[in-house]
Formats: sequence, C-alpha cells, structure tokens
Amino acid sequence: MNARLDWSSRPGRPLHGSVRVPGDKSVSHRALMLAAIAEGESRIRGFLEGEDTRATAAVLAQLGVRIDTPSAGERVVHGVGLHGLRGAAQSLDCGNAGTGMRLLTGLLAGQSFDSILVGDASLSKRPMRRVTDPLDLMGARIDTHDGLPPLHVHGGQLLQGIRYELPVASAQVKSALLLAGLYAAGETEVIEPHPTRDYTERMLAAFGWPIAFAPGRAKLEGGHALHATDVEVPADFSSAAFFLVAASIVPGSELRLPAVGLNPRRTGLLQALRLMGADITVEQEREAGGEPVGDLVVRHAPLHGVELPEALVPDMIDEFPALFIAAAVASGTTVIRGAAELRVKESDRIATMASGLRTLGAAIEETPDGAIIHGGRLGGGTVESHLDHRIAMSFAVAGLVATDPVRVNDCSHVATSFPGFLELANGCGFALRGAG
Ligand SMILES: O=C(O)C1=C[C@@H](OP(=O)(O)O)[C@@H](O)[C@H](O)C1
Ligand SMILES: C=C(OP(=O)(O)O)C(=O)O
Repeated sequence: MNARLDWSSRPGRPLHGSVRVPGDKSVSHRALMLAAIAEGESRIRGFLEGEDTRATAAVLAQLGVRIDTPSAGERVVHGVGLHGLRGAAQSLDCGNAGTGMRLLTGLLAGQSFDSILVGDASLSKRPMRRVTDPLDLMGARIDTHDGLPPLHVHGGQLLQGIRYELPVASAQVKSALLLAGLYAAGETEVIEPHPTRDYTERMLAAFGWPIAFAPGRAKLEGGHALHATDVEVPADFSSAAFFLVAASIVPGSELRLPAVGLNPRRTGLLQALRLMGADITVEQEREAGGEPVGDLVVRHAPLHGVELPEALVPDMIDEFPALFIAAAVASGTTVIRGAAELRVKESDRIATMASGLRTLGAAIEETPDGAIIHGGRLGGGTVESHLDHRIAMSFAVAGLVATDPVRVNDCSHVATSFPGFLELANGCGFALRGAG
C-alpha cells in the first residue's frame, strides 16, 4: 500500500534546463517478460524503476526467474526458457499495472500450472474480458470476477493459434495474444482496427522468434525458442509529455528532453501540440536499441484550440490528461472524439480530468468518447488523482499557470511510472511541494 502523498503546485519560474525522464514503461515490462522465457542471460539497461515494472519483475521472480539488479536502471535476467517457469504458491500481484496484468495473462495461459493474478484498487476495476475472451478462443481457461481481476489462469490447457480482429485498438490485448501464441499450435494472427505500439513484435524479433508484422497486423507460430539479448530502453515519451506541455504553456520556458523514444505509435501528442501551435523540435534523431530516439527541445508558444484528428488518438492514448491541460489554457476550443478508451484506464480519464478542470474553473463538456474544452484561465483548488499517476502529474502542470495553488490529493501512484517526477520538475522550475 502506498503512503498517501498530496502535492501543492503553484507558478514557479520559466522552465529551463535538461530533463532526463526515466525509461519506457511498455518496453521495460516486455523486456523482463521476454528475457524471462528466453534461453540465456539478458541485460536490460535504462529499465524503468517504477512500481508497475518492479511488480512485473517480482511476479517473474515468484515464477522462478532470477533477476539481478547490478545498479539502478539495470537488470540482468537469467532466462529459464519457454517451458522453465514454475508455478507460484501465492497470488501474483501486478499492482497498478494494466500492461503487467494483461500481458502476463497471455504468457501464463500457456503454462502447465495455475496462476492467480491480482492488482490494486484501480487495476481491480479494469476490464479483462478483452484479453480473456480471445484467449478462451485459443483454448485457455481463465476465471474472472465478472470480467474483472483477480484472474485465475488455469494451466495445462492446449492452446491453438487463432486469427483475431481486435474490436478496440489495444497493444496490451495484441501482446497478450502474441505471448499466448508462443505456446500455441499453429499460427496466431492479430489484426488491429488502428495500428498500436509494436514493441512486442519488435522485441520478439530481437529475441530471435520468427514473426511477420506490419502496422496493424502481426503473425507468428508456436514452437520456436527465444534467445537472450540485451535491451536498451529509451526514455519514456509518455513521461516527457508532461514537460512538453509544461514548457509550452509557461512563458519564457525552454527545455531539452534527451534521448526520448520516438516510436511513431507513441508520438501523437507531438503532432497534436504542434497543431495547437507548440514549438517543439527534434534534434539528433537516431536509433538506440532498435527504436528511434531523439532529443526534444520545447519552447513556450501561445497555444490555440483544435479539433483533434481522431486518427491521432491511439498514438497518444496515455497523453490525454496532459493534453487536457494544454487545451484548458489554450485560446479557443478543443474538441476530442474517438477516445472512449480513456474511460477504462487507471481512472476514467475523461471524467477525472473534466471534474478536476471544472474545480479549477475551466469550461469543459464531457462526451461519451471525449470532451469539448473551452480554453481560458485556470484558478486554484483541490483536485483528486483517483489513484491515477497521469492525472496527478497533469494537475501538477496545471498549477504552473493557475492563479492560485492547485492541491492534488493522493499522488503516491506517480511512482508507478515516474519515480522522481517531483525532484525533476522542481529542478527545472516547477514549484511543486508535498502538501501537509
Ligand atoms: O501495451 C502497452 O504497453 C500499453 C498499451 C496501452 O494500453 P491499451 O492496450 O489498453 O490501449 C497504454 O495505455 C498503456 O499505458 C501501455
Ligand atoms: C494506461 C496506463 O498503463 P497501464 O494500462 O499499464 O496501467 C498508463 O500508464 O497510462
């Protein structure tokens, strides 16, 4: 259980300096899982020391995988091979992490032993049928509590590959099916309504598993082996997002964010902010660990509202809380549509952002799949994080331009994806304090 931690955020100075955000959460989860079932020793550098990814490491350790930590941000995983995991006596706690739970469900569906996956209060409200239904079609047997965790994954089932068209764009569902597909007879093919992040596909290839993939589809067959490989984790674009918005809205700011992962399935916010008038440039674009990375330089610029192109939604699915803040202080109106998935994240992010912004005096209308946000000035007030890290960090950004302090209640979950956020933020000019 996290100790409760409240924040107070107020205008600081213009934001300046270089902000090195932590490693990518999606890549860190996947690197642990694939290294665990590979043959040999894999070294992961740039690993996110967040609660979500540490929970995945702890689960894999419970399943018999030795994982060493030679230094912070580094893991050495002693892979046990595809069939080397051992059943755990206790339930497996995924903490706050939807990614951890959904991917592990796919991985565990093909094992010879039973597993129970549990999560915290937020994760326990998140829908799991999106993974258990297609896994059932593959022959898995998974009990849910009315579609919610805890999940009882029965072992000893013979899985059969399927061709599955995802009803919603979800990299987690796609990845769960591909991981189950490693243990299935025949081919597993996943087709998406819109391309989503392809880290699982790229990493499976890097670990030597034959896989065919293109934007929106992936196909593999069971019965091969994974071979240990080293993984370099880029800095997390989703963590950089808070600083992109913060420097855009605070006059006089200029921030550099080095070596941020720029996988095109993650950078929708960059395009959205540019459409709103933001001044963000990418310098030294290069490849690291098979992923595009670059240094982002963001300077203050007046933002204006936009009708957000729906095609951008999946490429910025975790960045909406930050975008809501940008829209709330932009001139004019921003319209967001096609983002109903936001309602099933760590919180209902449409509802929690709308209610928090209203508390700060913003004019915002909720719609079933988005919001209409009329930009203006924000006042102070007390908002709730709803156990959602991204809501907490977004309102910390709002405090930078509010007329009075913004108090954000219960920010302890920020450590799930962004340990050290408060220190990094204050280091570049935020005035963010623990509130008594
Ligand atoms: O695969 C992943 O690592 C993730 C996929 C997304 O979820 P969905 O698959 O539910 O869209 C995203 O919101 C989450 O933070 C991480
Ligand atoms: C939705 C998120 O993560 P997860 O689904 O892994 O809990 C997120 O980090 O914004």
